[in-house]
Amino acid sequence: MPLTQSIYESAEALNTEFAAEIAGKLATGIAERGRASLMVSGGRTPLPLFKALSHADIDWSKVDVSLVDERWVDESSDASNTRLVKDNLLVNNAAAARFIEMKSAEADAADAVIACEARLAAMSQPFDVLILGMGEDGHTASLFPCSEQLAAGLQMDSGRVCIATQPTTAPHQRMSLTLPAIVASRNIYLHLTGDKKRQVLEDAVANATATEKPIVAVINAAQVTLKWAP
Ligand SMILES: O=C(O)[C@H](O)[C@@H](O)[C@H](O)[C@H](O)COP(=O)(O)O
Repeated sequence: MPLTQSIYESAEALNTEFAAEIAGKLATGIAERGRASLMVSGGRTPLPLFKALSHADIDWSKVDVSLVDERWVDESSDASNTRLVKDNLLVNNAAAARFIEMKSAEADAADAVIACEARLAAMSQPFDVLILGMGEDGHTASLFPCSEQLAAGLQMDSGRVCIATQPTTAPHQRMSLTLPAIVASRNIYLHLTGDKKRQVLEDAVANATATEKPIVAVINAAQVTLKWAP
């Protein structure tokens, strides 16, 4: 599928306009279905977007928020995406949103997949807005090229929404949405900043397979909008 590209002169312009676009999609979901669902990624890139989005003037009480992926660590950990979202997005107006936990008490994420899928099933699906990041290895969500679980995570007929993955090039076991769950979303965004990641993406789209660069699997299977700034 062709990648729709929105290129901005600055990260500030990107985050301001992107937050407004997300708010509009969520308001549409609320108007059409009574509630809207927002799935966000962790990492550093989304932080200024979360701040801008937290001020959006929509009925956040009718928005369910959860994660595209989660490191399998306690919320008290600096590596917790749950903590990142609660501290940076679910504040200001967005504090009224309902957060659906991806993390649970099981020591092994593999033992928590079914219960995680059941929690996410309470959200409006297909997800109204899903925001992906990308690592320089081409991973997205926690679908890592290095992990043994990649093939299962990319299997379009798996019937699975979540999968536990164990990357070898990044810390922590993770819970991740699967490729079928990601590409079923109504509005899929890839949020990147910097020249290096744009080069990684262009090289991946031009030369890599889906297993070499999992972001290619998403772009091949769905309409994705790239939001990029220097
Ligand atoms: O849990 C995570 O780490 C993310 O979901 C992951 O997929 C992230 O989007 C990329 O690693 C990019 O992270 P940065 O934005 O920090 O570069």
